Amino acid sequence: MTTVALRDVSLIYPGGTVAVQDVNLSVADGEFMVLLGPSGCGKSSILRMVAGLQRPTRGQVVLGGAPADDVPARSRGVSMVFQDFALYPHLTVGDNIGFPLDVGGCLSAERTERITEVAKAFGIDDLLGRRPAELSGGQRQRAAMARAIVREPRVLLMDEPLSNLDAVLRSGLRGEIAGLARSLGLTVLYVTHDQIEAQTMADRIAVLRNGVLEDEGRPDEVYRNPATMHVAAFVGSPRMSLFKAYVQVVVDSHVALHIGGQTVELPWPDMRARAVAHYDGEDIAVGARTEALRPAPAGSSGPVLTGQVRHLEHHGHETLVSVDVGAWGVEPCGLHELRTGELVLRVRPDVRPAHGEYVGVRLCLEELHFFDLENGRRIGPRGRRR
Ligand SMILES: Nc1ncnc2c1ncn2[C@@H]1O[C@H](COP(=O)(O)OP(=O)(O)OP(=O)(O)O)[C@@H](O)[C@H]1O
Repeated sequence: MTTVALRDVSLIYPGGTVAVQDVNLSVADGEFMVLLGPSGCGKSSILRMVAGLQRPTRGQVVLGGAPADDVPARSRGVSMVFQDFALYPHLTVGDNIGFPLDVGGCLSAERTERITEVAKAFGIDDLLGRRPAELSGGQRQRAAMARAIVREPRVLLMDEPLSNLDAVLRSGLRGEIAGLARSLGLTVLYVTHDQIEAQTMADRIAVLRNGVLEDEGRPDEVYRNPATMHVAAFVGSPRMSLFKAYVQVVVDSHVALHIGGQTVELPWPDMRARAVAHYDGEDIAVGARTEALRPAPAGSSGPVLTGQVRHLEHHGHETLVSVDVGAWGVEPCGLHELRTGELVLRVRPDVRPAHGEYVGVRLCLEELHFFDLENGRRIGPRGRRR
């Protein structure tokens, strides 16, 4: 096992597409790092550079503390698992798993022992005589992973390995892969656009957008304290509600946030009020996750917004209620499917507000997020690393 680092790495493809831009990233020995971001943000390009399949245009990939520029792909000790499994259809599962050992000239007894050992770890030791066409999707992916680790790679790279599987299988395999990687002490770089995979599997997440590393940290840190509004909108389900607020400083008293036709006051002693005050007379983006919102009688005093119920989503154990508070929604570019301008309130399943009904939503001020509308960056103290 080893460490992986990217130092000021950029990749510009012939034709001029900037796929990766000045990325600095370190993966510790035995760490499970997830690269998360929307399609086309440069995740696979990073994996290809670490694997040695692509040279960075600028910067350096460092493996185990040594620059890897001149180390060919086959000598890097890096294995890769793809979303389409990439098993050889004419070989049995056993021969597929053993293939990297054959290439490495492994002795026959050792080969058999090693194949059985990894197949057992993945629970497919009874399938070694079958061909890939005779396996389910989950079994194929297990076989592909067994093949990837049979030669005990220093680094395991996984490129959306679960995206071709159905939801039930995906959620089962998430825990299995992460657990196995940890028990084997593997250093892993795992690519996905699925934030639930990232949240549930990663030791640390690196969030990319347009080739730029926007945020990096433990899953709970990135969730609670996102560096930009793009990260805020991308991480978390249901998505953070983002809406515009006009800032007005009332000296020595509070900072007023005018949201649609309503006003919420940030008391002056609040450190974040001071940071938001720099935007006096301008619009900012306010972000609220469901946990920052509570139902309240419409028109209650305090930080309460009143709005109309637009949509109900029943999840069995809870209901998500979208409430239109008359504010402009903010849509971070690249997230076109984002629903905007509505707060998402979590209520008990037996609470059933009617469509069009006016309801009150109490805001927990400490849990609101504030972002600069121009550069998307968080406003106020971050309260964590960097
Ligand atoms: N061989 C190539 N030649 C030119 N441009 C490329 C090439 N491969 C990728 N790109 C471009 O580089 C950018 C990053 O692509 P990359 O595949 O790394 O993104 P990704 O985040 O892995 O996307 P996805 O999740 O869709 O696989 C995209 O704009 C893509 O179109």
